[in-house]
Amino acid sequence: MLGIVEIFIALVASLLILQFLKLQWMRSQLPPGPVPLPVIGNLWLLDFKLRRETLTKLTSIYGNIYTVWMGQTPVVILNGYKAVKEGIITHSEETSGRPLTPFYRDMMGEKGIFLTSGHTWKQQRRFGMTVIRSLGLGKNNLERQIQTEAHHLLDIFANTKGKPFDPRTFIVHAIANIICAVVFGHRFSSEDESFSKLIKAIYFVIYFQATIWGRMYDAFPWLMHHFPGPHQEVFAFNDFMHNLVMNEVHAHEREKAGDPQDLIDFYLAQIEKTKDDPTSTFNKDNMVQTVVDLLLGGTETTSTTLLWALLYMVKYPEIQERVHREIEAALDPSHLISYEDRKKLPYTNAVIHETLRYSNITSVGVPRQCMRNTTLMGFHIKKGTLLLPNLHSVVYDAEHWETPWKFNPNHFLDLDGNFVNKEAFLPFSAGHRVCLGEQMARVELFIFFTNLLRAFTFQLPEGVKEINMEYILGAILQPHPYKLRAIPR
Ligand code: HEM
Repeated sequence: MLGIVEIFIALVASLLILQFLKLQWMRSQLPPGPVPLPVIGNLWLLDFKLRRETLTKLTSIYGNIYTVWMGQTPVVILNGYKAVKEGIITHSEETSGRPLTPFYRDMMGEKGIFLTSGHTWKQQRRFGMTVIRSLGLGKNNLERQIQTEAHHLLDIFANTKGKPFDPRTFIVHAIANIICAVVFGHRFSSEDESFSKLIKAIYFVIYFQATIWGRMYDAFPWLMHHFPGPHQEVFAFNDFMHNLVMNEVHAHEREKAGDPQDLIDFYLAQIEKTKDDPTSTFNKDNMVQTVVDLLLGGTETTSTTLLWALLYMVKYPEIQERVHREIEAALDPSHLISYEDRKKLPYTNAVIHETLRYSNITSVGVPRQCMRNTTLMGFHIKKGTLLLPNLHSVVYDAEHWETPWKFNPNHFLDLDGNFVNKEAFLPFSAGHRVCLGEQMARVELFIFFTNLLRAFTFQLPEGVKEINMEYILGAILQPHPYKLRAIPR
């Protein structure tokens, strides 16, 4: 007679075998890839993360489209410019969905722009884009706001008097204030406590999911939701952010202005305008989440790219020197730098593009979900399948970049030194779901970088010879903290 333990073991073994067979059958319907194991899929092989290095290795084995299993969930990975283009540009509509992980579902829900799909996403995104575009015009000029913040930053850097300092906090505050002006209609002083807490909240919410706790939450959501741990602190930061936005909304409602001046003004007017439309998704929940999405999307991204840019300048002084010479020759010292000036500064513009390519802060990019059955690279992909257009594999695609693993501004210059656009330049992704803040980020990066390089020579602190150029892995690839000296020119 079998004992209870033997029966239990036999039961578990049969379940595992059944699951293994089921996975083999499911695999046959998907692009090839490493064999998934019951429960853990390929997590073991992937070291529990979608690292760019691991995906490159798998590409050399399985080609430019393959499947990996994040536990029980298959994710189809597209690699290289050709496959990514077919996925997100040629089949833009079919691949425009966004999967909602348990962590984000419990924290924010399916609201706003970043985490929605279908009708809600289309309405919220279109509206957000229209508002950002219209804020660029007229007296509430977005470019003027960016110039003002850049000048504040110049003053702060000048006050360091050539002594070594960590530029991170100053840069993050300046960039955060631009998006605050867009959504709230005002900037914050650096001493403002709620501003400091907002910056901290943005940081925690962005970087948490890539931590072991974030991945544990996605694997065991019910359990984690009811247990203490750092994830509860992130939920509290998220609540703080939502409350801060809600307070701003109340203030806007009390002080109703004439013409709309910022995103909240525009959104409140839109809720009123569409209140009798049954297809409208304009309501306070989506408004608050849209504002939060813009704060999250518009702060760490641009500021981290700028931090990489300064790091490259101290690492490659000969490139910095060439940027200085170009700016000096093309711009008067008192000239107010505008985005239009990039046409006079092809080399500087190429350095900024190369920074975006080489630092590629979103690494392998952001997952998508198929909204309809489709065919990609000859494989039938079912509605609901998760996709990862691997952006790293595009901006480092050896077929499109002469020296992908070298910081080389010549990637964006022709033989006569003219600036050239590159089709495989996709750090902002592409297609219907391309980064909503791309234009804003481009203007910010150009105006900040050019102002800083006109005013200062950046150097390592005395005695420091080595710089750590490795990234810190997270939802955004950050440089290790560093100090530099800003020597006035
Ligand atoms: C260097 C700066 C930036 C980089 C490299 C960057 C990159 C990206 C990438 C790769 C995506 C994912 C697109 C996809 O799903 O394929 C994205 C989405 C997004 N970004 Fe950015 N971004 C930057 C700056 C900004 C700024 C300044 C804002 C805010 C104004 C912003 C707001 C957003 C939003 C709201 C989305 C979600 C779009 C959607 O799901 O439809 N980003 N960004």
